[in-house]
Amino acid sequence: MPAIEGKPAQPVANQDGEVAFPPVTREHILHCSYDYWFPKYRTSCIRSEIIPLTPDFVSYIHEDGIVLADDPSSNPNQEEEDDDDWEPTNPSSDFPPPPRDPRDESDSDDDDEPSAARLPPNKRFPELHQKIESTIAQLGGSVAPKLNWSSPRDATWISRHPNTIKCTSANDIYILLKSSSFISHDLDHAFDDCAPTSQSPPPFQPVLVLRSYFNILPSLEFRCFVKDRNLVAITQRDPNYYPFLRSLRPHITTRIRELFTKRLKFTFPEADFSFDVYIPEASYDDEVNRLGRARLIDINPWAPRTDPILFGWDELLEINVKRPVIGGPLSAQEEDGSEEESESDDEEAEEEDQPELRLVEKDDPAAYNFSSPAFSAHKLPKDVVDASQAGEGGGMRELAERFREFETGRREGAQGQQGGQGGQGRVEEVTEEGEQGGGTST
Ligand SMILES: Nc1ncnc2c1ncn2[C@@H]1O[C@H](COP(=O)(O)OP(=O)(O)OP(=O)(O)O)[C@@H](O)[C@H]1O
Repeated sequence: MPAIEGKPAQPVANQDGEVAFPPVTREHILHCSYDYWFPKYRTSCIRSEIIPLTPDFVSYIHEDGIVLADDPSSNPNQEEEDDDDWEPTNPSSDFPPPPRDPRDESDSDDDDEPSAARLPPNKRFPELHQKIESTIAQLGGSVAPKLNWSSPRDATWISRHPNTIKCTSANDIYILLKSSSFISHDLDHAFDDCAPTSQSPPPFQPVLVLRSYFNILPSLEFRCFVKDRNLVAITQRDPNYYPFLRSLRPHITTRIRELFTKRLKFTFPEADFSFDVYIPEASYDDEVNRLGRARLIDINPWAPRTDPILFGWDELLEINVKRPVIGGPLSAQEEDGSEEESESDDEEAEEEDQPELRLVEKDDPAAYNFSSPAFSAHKLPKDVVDASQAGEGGGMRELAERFREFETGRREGAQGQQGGQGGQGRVEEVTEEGEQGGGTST
């Protein structure tokens, strides 16, 4: 095992003697950005492409109103896909810009020109728009988008692919990104609450991450916590009760520990962090390895902004690590995450990492509460609220209808999944692409 230098930040007691968070650094937040860690760990990830975003695109995301691409390639099979669902066939008429203030009228030469803000994306940032379209095709035709840290999970109600972040066109992505408060947070508030730094950390480059989309089973998503380079806690991510998970307990821990020990333990810069995984099924008749290799979905900061789900941050901060591993990232080979661990490293990890795995239990009060759906506070984007106040009746009626469908579908979906998977322990395989990892575009 290579020498490790430095010491991880330790929690400090506040004035009342309670355990408090160590200061969160801007560097740590940047290390949790997808474009930082994906190239190091790509063979353990879902196949992804990273597209740097231009200032034009960021302004577009920030602006009120939703103007979508109007080129034929952005709206393929529109008639076939339309069915009875809402779709912004003429986006500018669904979300027209607010009426102009007559005081702004002038004789300026610009009057006949559409302002940049009203140009559709295919004309406003054509290269980026084309890049997004071609990357979707390259990743198999459907993708799960996110920015550096967050996905637009709070905006799935408005998607053409209900209750999912699935996108099959650049326009699908634009609608989700513009409707999501989580995305705005990534762009405007990612470094809030960070400790001041004396050095100058690398600047923040906003990126669009496109991951090959597959039918993920929420029951097999887990969030893991690492303290002093020890895997200390694992929690189910989805707050539903899944009876079959009980018998998979040892398999879940083994698969996560494997990923952690071989890839993350000594290569992630900070000693304290959190990561999310998805564990697909191995095969139907493999009794020994009932679950496949864990895939890394995300890396999250060791900070209050990361939801500890079935744990409390007070509990996590107070866990005493038996054998803290002191230090930071290591040699050049380890830096790229490619170095295989030796057998003795594995044995040592067995000894050290005995994380507590928390699952939702039957009648657990932490289980999903149907009366307070996730992200209810985020479901109406500001654009929509503004449009409704401006009296955009037709589009709003369709949106309201879509919202009702979403609510009904979500309840039925969650209930179906609870009943359907119980006892079977069957999981879907991740795509072949996921096995092979992916690339980063520049
Ligand atoms: N490739 C994919 N295909 C299908 N669904 C996916 C894919 N990647 C992620 N998801 C789904 O999207 C969810 C959110 O993804 P991710 O964890 O990257 O977003 P996030 O915004 O960082 O979440 P959080 O705020 O909880 O950390 C995942 O829990 C998973 O259900």
